[in-house]
Amino acid sequence: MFLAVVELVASDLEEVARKCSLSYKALVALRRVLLAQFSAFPVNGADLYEDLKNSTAILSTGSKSLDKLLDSGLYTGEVTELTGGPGSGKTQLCLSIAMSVSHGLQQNVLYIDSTGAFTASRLLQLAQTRTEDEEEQVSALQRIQVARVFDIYKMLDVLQELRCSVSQQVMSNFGPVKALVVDSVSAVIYPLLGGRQVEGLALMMQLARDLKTLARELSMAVVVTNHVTRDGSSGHLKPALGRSWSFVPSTRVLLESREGTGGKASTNRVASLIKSPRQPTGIQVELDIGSSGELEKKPAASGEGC
Ligand SMILES: Nc1ncnc2c1ncn2[C@@H]1O[C@H](COP(=O)(O)OP(=O)(O)OP(=O)(O)O)[C@@H](O)[C@H]1O
Repeated sequence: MFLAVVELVASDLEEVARKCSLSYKALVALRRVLLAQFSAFPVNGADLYEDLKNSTAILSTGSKSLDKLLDSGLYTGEVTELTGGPGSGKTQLCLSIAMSVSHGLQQNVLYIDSTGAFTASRLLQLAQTRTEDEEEQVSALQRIQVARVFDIYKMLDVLQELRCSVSQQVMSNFGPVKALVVDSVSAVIYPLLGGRQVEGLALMMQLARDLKTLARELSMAVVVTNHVTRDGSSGHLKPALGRSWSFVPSTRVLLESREGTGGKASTNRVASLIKSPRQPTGIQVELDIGSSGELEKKPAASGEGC
């Protein structure tokens, strides 16, 4: 006689005991264990909110205007996407964020570079703009671990390793990671979306799951970069990778060079909030992705809300 958990819990135990020649007492004990293991326990909203408050940290990006756009900074437990065309400053922003978390907040960063755009010399330059103390610069650089990957399989391996090392509490000399930067996700997903679409989509969703799980379970802020495509009907720039991916980041920021901010050669950029769980979309701020690394610039240039 085979019974599902639900059937066993709902059945008449005296009858089951008779039919299966089992002790009634043992069945009652078994039902108690099953109820304890499989029942849903109601949790009230206030407790949930308290848990969320205790487990969420907001990491400054190092830029007051970008922090303002993101409602104070990068939220742990969430995936934030920086999107923009070639040269829009995604990599520069990723490097500055990594340095801000490492030097400003003294937290560890895992930086996954899939485009080859990561340069240690630029990172050092960013450290030097923050402090003249060489020891501090070295410590800041040491807190940023870099993994170079050139396909999605290697990227998934690195994420898996990160998860395992945390669950086994083995981080070698490297402590817990507070921010994970992936520059870029589209670089490893695009090559898969040609011929065998189904496999490509499956891998993309696997990457999406891994990033979201890492963010939530390990309470880290995940920052990813994505390219843009032009919307067929409106002609506006929109993040690449389509609708399925659009649900992965909770926050999306579009980076653009604008006329009047000096064009691509200038280091001035406009960052627009195009998705957010907290702020109205459409807010824009100006950023300087240039030399200082502080990314500082004057606040919002244009219309808020949508
Ligand atoms: N060392 C540097 N110091 C200051 N600004 C730099 C430096 N390197 C690049 N930049 C600025 O950043 C711009 C390129 O930005 P970045 O490489 O971050 O773009 P991206 O959005 O990552 O581009 P892609 O999608 O092609 O990788 C350059 O046009 C330049 O203005």
